[in-house]
Amino acid sequence: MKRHKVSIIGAGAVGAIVAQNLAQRDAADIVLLDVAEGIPQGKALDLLHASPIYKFHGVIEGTNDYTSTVDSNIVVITAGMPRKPGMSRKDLLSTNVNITRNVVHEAMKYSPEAVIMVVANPVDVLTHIAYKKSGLPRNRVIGLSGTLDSIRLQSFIAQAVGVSAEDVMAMVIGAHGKDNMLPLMRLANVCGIPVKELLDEETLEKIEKRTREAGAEVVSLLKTRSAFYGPGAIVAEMIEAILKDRNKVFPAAVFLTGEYGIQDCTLAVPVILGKNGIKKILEINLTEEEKASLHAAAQAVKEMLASIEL
Ligand SMILES: NC(=O)C1=CN([C@@H]2O[C@H](COP(=O)(O)OP(=O)(O)OC[C@H]3O[C@@H](n4cnc5c(N)ncnc54)[C@H](O)[C@@H]3O)[C@@H](O)[C@H]2O)C=CC1
Ligand SMILES: O=C([O-])CC(=O)C(=O)O
Repeated sequence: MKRHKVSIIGAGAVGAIVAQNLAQRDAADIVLLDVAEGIPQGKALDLLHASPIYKFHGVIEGTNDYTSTVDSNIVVITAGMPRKPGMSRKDLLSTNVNITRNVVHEAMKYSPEAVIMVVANPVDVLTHIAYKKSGLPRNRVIGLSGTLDSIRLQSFIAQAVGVSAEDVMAMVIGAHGKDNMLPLMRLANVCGIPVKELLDEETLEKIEKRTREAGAEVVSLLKTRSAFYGPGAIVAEMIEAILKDRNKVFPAAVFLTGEYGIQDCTLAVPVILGKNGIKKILEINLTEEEKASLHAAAQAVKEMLASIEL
């Protein structure tokens, strides 16, 4: 059977961890591409050496040349500047918009049918740009928004209750940013048991706050850069859901055309991921307060979009 191929554009911290997670799952052949000479080649070679341990049976290539990415099933965009303490994700906008435009243009030349997964920040805006620039149908352009926030929320709940994180279901939708994400605490549960039956209000509020600030908490500890283990793990999980047609539910950034009453904007809502990317957008019932938060998130994304040329 022909193996799948995933190209990761941006062989920095997140790109390398995505590659490592894919190799450990033997999920696909991997191309690591970067503008920096030697970095993708060196990381690909180092990762190749782990093949006997990871039981990886495919090809790993490091390159500076897009021809190597030809016929990729998935193109992951991890190219872009990460933030440092004191910066917001929005501060990355002008630099990363140009990088995303260029990456999409190059990648589409060689893999016009790929699914694009955008990771670089501000991710909701860059996913919107990748959608517009690529000309792909919206189900093939997916942003890592909400998903990382969700696994952070799940981990914090698991710690507080004292259960396996695998048993926690919790979702964050909206935009990927402290003030514009919407942790759906009302629906969070441990094997079907509502978290409100397991944790008191004050603990839940602390968990919600920590989830909103989790990215910044990592940045403040690392000092020179942002998170990479959590992002790398969840990107690989989403990729595997697509390649193996798993029909798994994730929140992910997608261009909305009226769902949740939102038009012409990209932000995270629950979707089913499988063959060809997003198979379905799930429209769940939200409370009036949640709807207002989601619309405020859309407004914030639209304001960022208005500040750049599309
Ligand atoms: N959506 C999310 O939840 C998350 C998003 N991020 C974002 O992902 C991006 C990458 O983060 P890191 O890997 O930590 O950064 P990094 O600085 O370690 O790596 C970025 C890489 O992109 C490369 N690059 C820059 N311009 C390029 C271009 N035009 N073509 C190809 N490669 C190019 C750089 O040479 C560098 O190796 C950042 O924007 C960060 O904010 C990071 C974590 C989570
Ligand atoms: O915090 C950042 O800048 C990187 C990111 O999006 C995250 O870790 O959530």
